[in-house]
Formats: sequence, structure tokens, C-alpha cells
Amino acid sequence: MMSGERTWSAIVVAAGRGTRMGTAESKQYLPLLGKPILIHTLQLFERMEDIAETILVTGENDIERCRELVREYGLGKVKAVVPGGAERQHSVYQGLKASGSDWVLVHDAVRPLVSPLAVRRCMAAAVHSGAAVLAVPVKDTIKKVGPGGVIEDTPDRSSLWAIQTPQAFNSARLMECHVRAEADAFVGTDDAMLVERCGQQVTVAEGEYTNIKITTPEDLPWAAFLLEERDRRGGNREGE
Ligand SMILES: Nc1ccn([C@@H]2O[C@H](COP(=O)(O)OP(=O)(O)OP(=O)(O)O)[C@@H](O)[C@H]2O)c(=O)n1
Ligand SMILES: C[C@](O)(CO)[C@H](O)COP(=O)(O)O
Repeated sequence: MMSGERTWSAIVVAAGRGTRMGTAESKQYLPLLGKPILIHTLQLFERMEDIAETILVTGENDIERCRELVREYGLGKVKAVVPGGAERQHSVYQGLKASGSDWVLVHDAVRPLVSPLAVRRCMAAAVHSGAAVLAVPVKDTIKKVGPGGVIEDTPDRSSLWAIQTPQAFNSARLMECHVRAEADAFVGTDDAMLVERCGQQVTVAEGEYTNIKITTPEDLPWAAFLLEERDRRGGNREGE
């Protein structure tokens, strides 16, 4: 356990359909170096001493197969497998209701490459500020593009960060912001947005460019390459 008596739950959201991947099978179940993407992600939290339990959020029709996978891979930290909702935010909300710790990490099942070191940086930043997300400075110039492909604006890159998961929060605070978002019918693409609109501070912790979200077909061979590279360098152990 980290930092005194704090307890941490990891909520792994895996209830999406992966439409941009374009496969019949939802992308979180696609094989990556011999096991489903989702299993790589769950095994990361399984190895981290600081994480007391994992809540797996999945599609209603995938609950049984997930329980089967949890048994097959001996994932003892998975305390509950619960059905998600229509949007990612709704899935997180279901996971939050099932979690039993003071602090939570919300993580995309399809980001199997994050390192334990980066996860801990995010946890430490959240303990300091109440809420933190992993992020990396953007490398490209970003443009706002309007109708007809016409560029409307070029925001100053020095203040732009690409936001990743995990995102770490005090559980009660995150719950409050989810309840408020639901009451306002607000839907955001990450949890930090909900906390920001509650007027609370969210800080960034240094992420990794290799912590990709497997989204479209070209991400799969790239993820396999990155994992193999990490294994080759012996960097797949708990502390790295
Ligand atoms: N209703 C949803 C939608 C998404 N997710 C999860 O949120 C993570 C990030 O979402 P994304 O990459 O957008 O996944 P999908 O929604 O599955 O992809 P797409 O938008 O291409 O359909 C994924 O692990 C996905 O399973 C979820 O739990 N519940
Ligand atoms: C939470 C997230 O992964 C941060 O980059 C992202 O916002 C998820 O967005 P998506 O619309 O579900 O791809």
C-alpha cells in the first residue's frame, strides 16, 4: 500500500465496441502477443502492490467470458466484473459504484503499455492535488479546422498536452462530479473533464509516449513492437 493507510482501486473500463478498429470482435479481446489486450492491462495492476483491487467494467454480454478470463489468468485482484454503459463515462460510473477504496485509478483497458512507474507518478500527483492524469506534451502543431477544411486557429503548442490514462482521484470527489454530470446530462470524454467542471483542480503527471490507446488497426502492430521491445530490455517487471 502506498502513502500510509490510503487504499486504491483500479477501474478498468472495457465496455466499448471498438468501432474505429473495425473488427467483429471488440478490440479489447483481440490478441496481442498471445493474450487478449485486456489481460495485459489487468496483469499490470495485478503486479502492483499499491493496488488493492480491480473493478472490471465490460459489456453486458461479455460478463461471463470476462469472469472466465479472470479465472483462466488467475487475476486474484479482480473483485467485481460489472456491466458498463452507453458511453465511456457511464461505464466509469458503474465501476466507481462497485469500488471500495478511498482512491481510484481509472484506466482504459486498451492502454496495455503504461508502466508501473508512470502509474505511480499519477497516484503521487493525485495524493498531492486531489486529482491527476498522465499526459505528454503534444509534438505536432495543432490546428482548429472549420468547414471545408479551412484552418481557423493555431493554439499555442506550449500549453497543449495529450491526455492519457490512468487518471487518479479521491473516490468521493470523483463520485460527486459524476453525479453532477449525470444530473446535468453532461458527457465528457475523460473523467478529468467532470472534475474540472466541478471547479476542482486536476494536475498532469508525466506520461509516456509509448502509452498508446489501441484505437485503429495500425495501433496493433505498433503495440506489439513496443511490448516486445520492453520485454527485450527486461522492462516488464513490477517496478518499471
Ligand atoms: N461505453 C463505453 C465506451 C468505451 N469504454 C472503454 O473506454 C476505453 C477507451 O475508449 P475507446 O478507445 O474510444 O474505445 P471504444 O469506445 O471501444 O472505441 P470506438 O470509439 O472506436 O468505438 C476502452 O477501453 C473502452 O472499452 C467503455 O468502457 N464503455
Ligand atoms: C480517456 C482518454 O483515453 C484520454 O485520452 C480518451 O479521452 C478516451 O477517448 P475516447 O473517445 O473514448 O477514445
